[in-house]
Amino acid sequence: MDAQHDCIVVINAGSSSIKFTLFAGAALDLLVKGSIDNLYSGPTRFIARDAGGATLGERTWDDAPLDHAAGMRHLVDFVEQRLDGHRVAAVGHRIVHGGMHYSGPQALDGTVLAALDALVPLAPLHLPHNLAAVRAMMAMAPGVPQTGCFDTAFHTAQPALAQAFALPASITGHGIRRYGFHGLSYEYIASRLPQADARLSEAKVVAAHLGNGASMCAMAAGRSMASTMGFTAVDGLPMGTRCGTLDPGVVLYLIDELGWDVAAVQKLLYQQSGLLGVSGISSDMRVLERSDAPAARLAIDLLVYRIGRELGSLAAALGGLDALVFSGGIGENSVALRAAVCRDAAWLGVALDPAANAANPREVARISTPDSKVAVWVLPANEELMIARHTLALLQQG
Ligand SMILES: Nc1ncnc2c1ncn2[C@@H]1O[C@H](COP(=O)(O)OP(=O)(O)O)[C@@H](O)[C@H]1O
Ligand SMILES: CC(=O)OP(=O)(O)O
Ligand SMILES: [Mg+2]
Repeated sequence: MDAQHDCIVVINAGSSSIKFTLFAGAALDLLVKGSIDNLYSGPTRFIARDAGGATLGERTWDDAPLDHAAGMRHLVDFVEQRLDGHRVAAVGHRIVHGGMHYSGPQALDGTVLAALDALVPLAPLHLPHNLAAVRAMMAMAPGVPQTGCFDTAFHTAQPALAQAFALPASITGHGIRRYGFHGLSYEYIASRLPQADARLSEAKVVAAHLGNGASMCAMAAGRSMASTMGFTAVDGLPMGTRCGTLDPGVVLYLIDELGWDVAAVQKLLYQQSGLLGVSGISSDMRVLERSDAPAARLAIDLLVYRIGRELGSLAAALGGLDALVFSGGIGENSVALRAAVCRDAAWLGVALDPAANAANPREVARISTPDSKVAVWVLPANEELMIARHTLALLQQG
């Protein structure tokens, strides 16, 4: 990697947004960071900034929202124009599911892509977009190495018990087990937290990645011990449009008694539930927080309640709790949600500092009182840096 001329492009294609970052040289200095968000829901917005925060490009589509394919086209055009003499040394991608076989950063080629195509049913909201992004970048930069970094990888370190379903071995033998997701975000949190407070390197930590997709992860000394997400990213917390944990009997009832087909059930669980389904208004936390409709309140209350229940469960998996971390679009920005979660977690020894919370820090910051038994932190997600680190390491291995 030539510090002056080489860069790594990272693409993080989420369920409602595509985030991208350009990193320069082996020091991974930030060059350009941007996103296209509100895909599908609209108004779709594109923004790109340089390392100093100056805006390099901005656009809003007011008439019709973009889908992932149109978003990628806009992004690829923008990146091509902004390379500014830099050579793309590699492209790193977030790939949501690695299935049974991919548990570490992986050089991507046609064979691997074909194997990942087969995993689409395990992450229908993400994998098609992840893989489309890989193919789009391969077309833009043929011959440039592409690396896949899996959301499931960090969780492969979990104890076997945490990964198990209470199902017969003939079923679990097919790879039907708990995987866990948002692993790149948690891996970054595990690396960043001890830099903020060295006492946390050995700590029992529950991190909440609350974005459009939302999950929580119990970590002991930086290792994943349990996660709210399971076989798929529909498990656990209620999310923007996903229902989270659901009695499987509901699915059987919908199919057997109400005559629903599988496609309709899938749409319900992944796209019509969660904040959107309960509120009947929006999947966007900002919209719900501004609304005075009782159903919007209910959707937020249900999210807070479920976070509280999962927090207790994950603290039990750890046998204690030293720190609670908020990350992701909601975790980093919603003062009210953090306050409500911390209020409900007082029994665990959580004492929020209301002023520190209201300051809504942009950087990693502690928001609990100095004598809180559990330290509460806000830590902005940076899946992109984690992907760049893995991609660089793979590149340097040759
Ligand atoms: N200022 C804010 N207050 C409350 N919620 C916010 C704020 N900014 C963003 N969010 C919420 O963050 C969520 C998107 O999170 P993000 O991590 O960007 O999504 P993705 O999972 O697509 O990467 C949305 O629900 C959005 O409403
Ligand atoms: C795994 C997952 O839910 O991802 P996202 O938050 O990008 O939807
Ligand atoms: Mg996300």
